[in-house]
Amino acid sequence: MVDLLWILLKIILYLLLALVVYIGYIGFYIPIKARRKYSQFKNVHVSQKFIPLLGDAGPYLEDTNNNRAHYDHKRRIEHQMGPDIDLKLEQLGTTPMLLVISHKALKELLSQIPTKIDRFNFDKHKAKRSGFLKTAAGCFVNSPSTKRILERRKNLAKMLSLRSVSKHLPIIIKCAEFLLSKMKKQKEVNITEEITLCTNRILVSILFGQDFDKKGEDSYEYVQADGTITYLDICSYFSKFALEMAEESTNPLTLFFPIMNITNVVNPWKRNHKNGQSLYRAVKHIIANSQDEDSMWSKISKVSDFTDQEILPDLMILLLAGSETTADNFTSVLYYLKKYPDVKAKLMKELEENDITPGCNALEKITVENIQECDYLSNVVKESLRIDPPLLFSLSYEAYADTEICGVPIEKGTVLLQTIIDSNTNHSDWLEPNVFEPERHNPESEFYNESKKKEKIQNVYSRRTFGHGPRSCPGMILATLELKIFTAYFITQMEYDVAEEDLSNDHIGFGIGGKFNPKFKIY
Ligand code: HEM
Repeated sequence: MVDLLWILLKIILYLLLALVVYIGYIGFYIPIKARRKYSQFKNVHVSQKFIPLLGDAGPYLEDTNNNRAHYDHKRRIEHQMGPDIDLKLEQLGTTPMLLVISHKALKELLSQIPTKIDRFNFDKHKAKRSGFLKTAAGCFVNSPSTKRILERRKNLAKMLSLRSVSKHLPIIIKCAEFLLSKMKKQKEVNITEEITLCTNRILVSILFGQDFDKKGEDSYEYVQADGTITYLDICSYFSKFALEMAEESTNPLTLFFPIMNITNVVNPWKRNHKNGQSLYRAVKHIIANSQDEDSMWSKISKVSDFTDQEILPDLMILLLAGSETTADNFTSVLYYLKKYPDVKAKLMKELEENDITPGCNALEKITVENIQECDYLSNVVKESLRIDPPLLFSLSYEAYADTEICGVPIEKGTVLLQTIIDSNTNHSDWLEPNVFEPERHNPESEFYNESKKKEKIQNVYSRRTFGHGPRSCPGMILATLELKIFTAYFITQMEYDVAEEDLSNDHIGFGIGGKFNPKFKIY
């Protein structure tokens, strides 16, 4: 008995020792080695705020604790890097990442896709596959650009072109009407949550069939955090699940012990895994019962030679990638229009000139043609996407061979990301980057000319909200159209108030991973 206890104690001691060695390795050795390596290069920014174990998470946590958007430090001038910086080393979790900062570095990165640099192989490195990417295992997003992966991507991108998505305009308006009638009955509206339900509804209709909930009573089993089971309709299911997966992927244990992503033996990983499987069953049930021949599922499975094991995760990832991103940004649009009444007034005037008047019959009056006529509307949407992008970085890229960017050697296996927020709000390309000013996108405006005079000249690489290159966001056209239609619809069909504490906070932001959960009053 004593022997057995002694053996057990030894095993525990060895395990503890292994844990200490592992933490020392990932929390100290790896980051310090990377920092020493890249500090030699003048054009690589290596943050001075690094803390062993926490990596570069400190400024994000400091912002969150001070009631600012989690990325607010990147917008502040004291954190801006000089014009000579091409790359930035940042570590959030176990892997040091090189952020591609300058236009030159971005161009060099893009020129090497897919020969030397390509999408990180998440399906191979399963432990690094968290959140949505884990749920949609086997989807095209998780793999580098092989011929087959590019064919699958191209096929989907075709269905997300302007011509194709314009046909879905009535779906978008009907879903917006459904949401508005629901919100008007509520005293206080959790706006991002409600819009996410709406963007989910749009995507489920487009992807799997408009008749997905014919009787309005289909519900699916969902395991909640306390272990109890609840039954949710498919849109609520997706919203809740997506939120929990986003939390799971930023959970410090996921970041430091990526093995959690594959074992799924303890909660919340175990529960999320189970709910993920139920989600697939729910979607298969919808597909089996849909008569909608125009759904993306129907079209792809009829005309292409892709297998169901390819199509289903590919559509699943569209749903997961396209709901919260669009909803977060529409929260920004509504927020900024309330904060700047003169912008809203100018927008209302433009909409009225295009026959979209308060209380009008939206299905009749909001058309793709007259939406395209509204330049100021387009600039309002562009500006909210610039100043408050839903994602701070692109998805991960990997160097598949030794290479270099802007003279900096990049070893095979290095993880690279296109930075978004650093570029969208930098002081070299943008005049007053933290001011919400739609006119900065209008080449005929005074603000644009003023920017030009001060040599703040934006170009396509200054705007990175949807990424760049062959693996940039294929949902950009749909998302932008949704945002324009939502804006035109909601501001002409409702009045709303935003809590004063949120309105007066000049450091707010609604991107994914943020803490703000604004409450609106709708009437
Ligand atoms: C405002 C809304 C949206 C924003 C800001 C956004 C932004 C992004 C960004 C930054 C990326 C990473 C690009 C890269 O790694 O280079 C991305 C990828 C992606 N997005 Fe979006 N997105 C939005 C909406 C959507 C929608 C509506 C869909 C689908 C219907 C979608 C589907 C995808 C997919 C599938 C990828 C991965 C592409 C690939 O790996 O080839 N997104 N998005």
